[in-house]
Amino acid sequence: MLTIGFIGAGNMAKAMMQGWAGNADIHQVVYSPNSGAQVAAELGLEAKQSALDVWAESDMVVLAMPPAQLEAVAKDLQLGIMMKPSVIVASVLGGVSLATLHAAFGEHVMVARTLPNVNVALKYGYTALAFDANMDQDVKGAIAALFLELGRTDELPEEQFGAVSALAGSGPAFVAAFAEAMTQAGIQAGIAPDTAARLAEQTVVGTARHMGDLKKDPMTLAHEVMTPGGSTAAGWEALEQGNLNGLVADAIQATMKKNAEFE
Ligand SMILES: NC(=O)C1=CN([C@@H]2O[C@H](COP(=O)(O)OP(=O)(O)OC[C@H]3O[C@@H](n4cnc5c(N)ncnc54)[C@H](OP(=O)(O)O)[C@@H]3O)[C@@H](O)[C@H]2O)C=CC1
Ligand SMILES: O=C(O)[C@@H]1CCC=N1
Repeated sequence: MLTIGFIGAGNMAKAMMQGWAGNADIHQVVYSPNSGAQVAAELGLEAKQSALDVWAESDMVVLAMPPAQLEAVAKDLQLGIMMKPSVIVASVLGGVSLATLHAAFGEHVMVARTLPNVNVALKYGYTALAFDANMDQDVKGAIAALFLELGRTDELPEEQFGAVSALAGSGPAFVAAFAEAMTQAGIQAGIAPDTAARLAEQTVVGTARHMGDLKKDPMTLAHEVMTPGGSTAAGWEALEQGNLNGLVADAIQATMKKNAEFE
């Protein structure tokens, strides 16, 4: 039995807990100052009274609090690090590098930097992974296997984490924004709000599955939909004139800039 302990019980932590729930070989425990007990009760996990209690019981501790809480949490864990240095730290803290994690936890603690997205809740997530240069291959493999259970993973250089965070970490919010824009446009065109929302959602879900399951890149699929001289082409032209690509690039840049503030 492997015990995974969470420090923080917010949206990201809950998505990971849901993703690993049901794996009979994983026991999950959680500490969060306000919502820990409630989240544990909701998801059937064990609530702990402190971050130190989580450390004492865990094989791997997931740091899932706001990045600004890193120092405070590391201070709370000092005794645990001394008493049980074998615990692996898997940080999901956006923008926080391996070097910063080691500065907080010490050089001897085994640390992985992970960047999951909320879709791990349904095992359809994406997680970027970066490991200590000297981390044992077996430990790396074990961590990668845990995240692979939650969707796709890649080991990537840390320099790329800012861009990856914007695309894949923040990405579900941006794709949701497109669905919301379609819903609003549908309402403006006279469709009832809940029908418009359902059409937008089914179209986003179906399109994602179409590209993924049938292995089509976005432009191949787009051209299949765009009958030459037809209506989709007219809408596509409006997207180009409104510079959709430029707008998305601006959103990614703004996201990366904010992320870099934590480095
Ligand atoms: N949301 C996402 O899609 C992604 C988030 N991340 C990263 O995950 C982390 C959490 O983000 P997210 O879940 O969105 O944020 P939330 O605001 O939803 O959750 C933050 C959680 O941290 C807890 N917390 C705050 N201070 C402490 C502390 N000192 N000790 C222990 N727990 C604490 C909060 O406690 P309480 O509820 O008890 O008040 C809350 O449960 C961030 O570092 C973020 O960068 C990374 C990738 C994607
Ligand atoms: O918005 C954030 O800061 C976090 C990091 C990636 C997704 N959510």
